[in-house]
Amino acid sequence: TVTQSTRPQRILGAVQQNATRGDPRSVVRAIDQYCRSQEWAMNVGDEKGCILDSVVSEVNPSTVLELGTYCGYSTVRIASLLPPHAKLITLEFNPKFAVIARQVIAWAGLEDKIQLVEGSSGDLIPKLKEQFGVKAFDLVFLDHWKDRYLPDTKLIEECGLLRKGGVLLADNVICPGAPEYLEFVRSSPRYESQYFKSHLEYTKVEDGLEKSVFLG
Ligand SMILES: Nc1ncnc2c1ncn2[C@@H]1O[C@H](Cn2cc(CNC(=O)c3cc([N+](=O)[O-])cc(O)c3O)nn2)[C@@H](O)[C@H]1O
Ligand SMILES: [Mg+2]
Repeated sequence: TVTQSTRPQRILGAVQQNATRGDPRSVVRAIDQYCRSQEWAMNVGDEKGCILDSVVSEVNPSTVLELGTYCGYSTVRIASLLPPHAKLITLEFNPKFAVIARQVIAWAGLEDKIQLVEGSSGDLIPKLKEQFGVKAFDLVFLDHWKDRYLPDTKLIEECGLLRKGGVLLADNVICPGAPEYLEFVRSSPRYESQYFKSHLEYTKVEDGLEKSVFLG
């Protein structure tokens, strides 16, 4: 029997073949080159990735939460920009993706900065304080199921996990879209929101990131 590889496995293969161990930016470059030339995958990608980089650099976060790890592309991209003692917690629902993401993170040499937790965001967010000693997040990157953006944002608020001045950065607010989330952060007096127009990863389709500063 010929075992069929999965797309995440092929992405990991591209990293192991083309990226330098311990060089996070070469891991990011290898995934982008593979997904642009061989097969599309739902990484935030190089174009939106530059916007992500600029927001991460501006916030200069000590603690980051990512919702939806997938293959670890944005996990590695964000962690490569963090100051020495900063930590990134990333939540991944699908164990098959988690296995791949752990190997991508290891190849980048970022295991010390990143904690990948398996499970659904709805279950895990209420446990982050007690289980991982998190006080509050400086930055949250939302890139998981689009209909979970709003409920998980409310959960993060209820659990007191977002500090005053903390930033929510949401992928795909146009494509596939997160209309309820967008309406909420743009109309709520507790957020100052800004839209960064871009394109869906590796395509010419419009998409963008929404940056929302929590005013407390
Ligand atoms: N509540 C959740 N808790 C933890 N992990 C989750 C949850 N929802 C999805 N995930 C995980 O995110 C990973 C990636 N993922 C992201 C999405 C939602 N994102 C998209 O569907 C998407 C879709 C497109 N697209 O269709 O063009 C483009 C993008 O950039 C996207 O992020 N679904 N799975 C998957 O491994 C999944 O298990
Ligand atoms: Mg996305």
